[in-house]
Amino acid sequence: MAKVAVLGAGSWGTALSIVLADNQHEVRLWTHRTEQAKKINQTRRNDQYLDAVIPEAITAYSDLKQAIAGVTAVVFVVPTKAIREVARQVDPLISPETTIIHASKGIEPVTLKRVSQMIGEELTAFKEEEIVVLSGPSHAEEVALRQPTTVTVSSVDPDRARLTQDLFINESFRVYTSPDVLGIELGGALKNIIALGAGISDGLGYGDNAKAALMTRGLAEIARLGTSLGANPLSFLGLPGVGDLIVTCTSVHSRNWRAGNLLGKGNKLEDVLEQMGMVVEGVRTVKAAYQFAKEQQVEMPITEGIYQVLFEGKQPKDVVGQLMSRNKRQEMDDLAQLLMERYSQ
Ligand SMILES: NC(=O)C1=CN([C@@H]2O[C@H](COP(=O)(O)OP(=O)(O)OC[C@H]3O[C@@H](n4cnc5c(N)ncnc54)[C@H](OP(=O)(O)O)[C@@H]3O)[C@@H](O)[C@H]2O)C=CC1
Ligand SMILES: O=C(CO)COP(=O)(O)O
Repeated sequence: MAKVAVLGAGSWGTALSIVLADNQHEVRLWTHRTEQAKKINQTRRNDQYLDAVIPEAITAYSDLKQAIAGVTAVVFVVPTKAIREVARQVDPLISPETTIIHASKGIEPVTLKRVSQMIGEELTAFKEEEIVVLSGPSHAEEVALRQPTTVTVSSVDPDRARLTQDLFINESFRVYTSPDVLGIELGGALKNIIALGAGISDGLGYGDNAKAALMTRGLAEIARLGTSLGANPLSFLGLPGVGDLIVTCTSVHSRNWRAGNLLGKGNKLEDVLEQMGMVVEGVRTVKAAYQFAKEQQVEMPITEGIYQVLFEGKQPKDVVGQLMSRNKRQEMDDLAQLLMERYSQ
């Protein structure tokens, strides 16, 4: 039994707190809103974010110092855009022995930093390599119902990865480990862009063929960028790669898919985001990926098309035309080729 602080009382922070409570840990769920902490403790519900009963082993806090005092592990689960702000508040309060985990999925525009890098920059006692990542196909709604779910925890330090695996693993929440932090974080962040595209495609009324094409060619783009940055191509065939791509592109729970769907039906981005009421990480990450693709000179036509729809006023149908009329080419020049090159020597 351990004491664990979960920072961010949205849908994913609440669901991960439930997993930890099911594993008999003492969970401190931190929110920046005092009213929300009171409501969770009094009603055992967090209805704004998740339809679930909150176990007694979870106590909500709005005082960060109290929430993280004496804990074994701190789990960051706020949206990517709030990571630095929360990490700065944590910095003077955290003991260097604490295991730092994050479960957020995104890349910061302009700096192009991954979440572990942002946390590593803000926490003076920790290097980015010491931050553990938790990622994989895991919608909060299903985790809260204890439906079978699999995720991967990643750290270059096998002890930290195993400690995190032990904290979370149970009979409905299976946790694997991986040493490829880069691949695990990039897979989780970049699939949100393709999920926006899958939603747009469905919103336009296109069928399963179009969605399968987006997912497959989207995975090729993700792997192309990821390997250019040094990730292991095999990671993109695992849970935080193709696994998360499948769940996010095909589930009605996905906020990225739902936002894309509304865009495909002709709604404006500002109206869609207002309507969602929860974070749609792909909108911010597409800016970062678009910039990354240019800097790395990596071809990412789907990402580019989604960027154009979101930020340059291009019509989704025109982007589809643009994608379908690209130069003729061989298919096997992406993930399969990268794998062949890596493993044929
Ligand atoms: N939902 C899911 O199924 C999954 C989500 N994720 C990832 O987890 C991360 C969090 O997502 P999720 O929980 O779904 O998001 P939600 O939109 O459900 O909740 C976000 C939470 O973060 C809080 N928050 C926002 N800004 C700050 C801040 N500056 N300081 C403190 N708290 C803040 C919000 O508070 P407030 O209520 O005041 O806005 C809210 O409690 C994302 O990166 C997402 O991609 C990963 C896997 C699954
Ligand atoms: O990452 C997720 C599931 O693994 C959640 O995706 P959404 O943010 O699109 O809901």
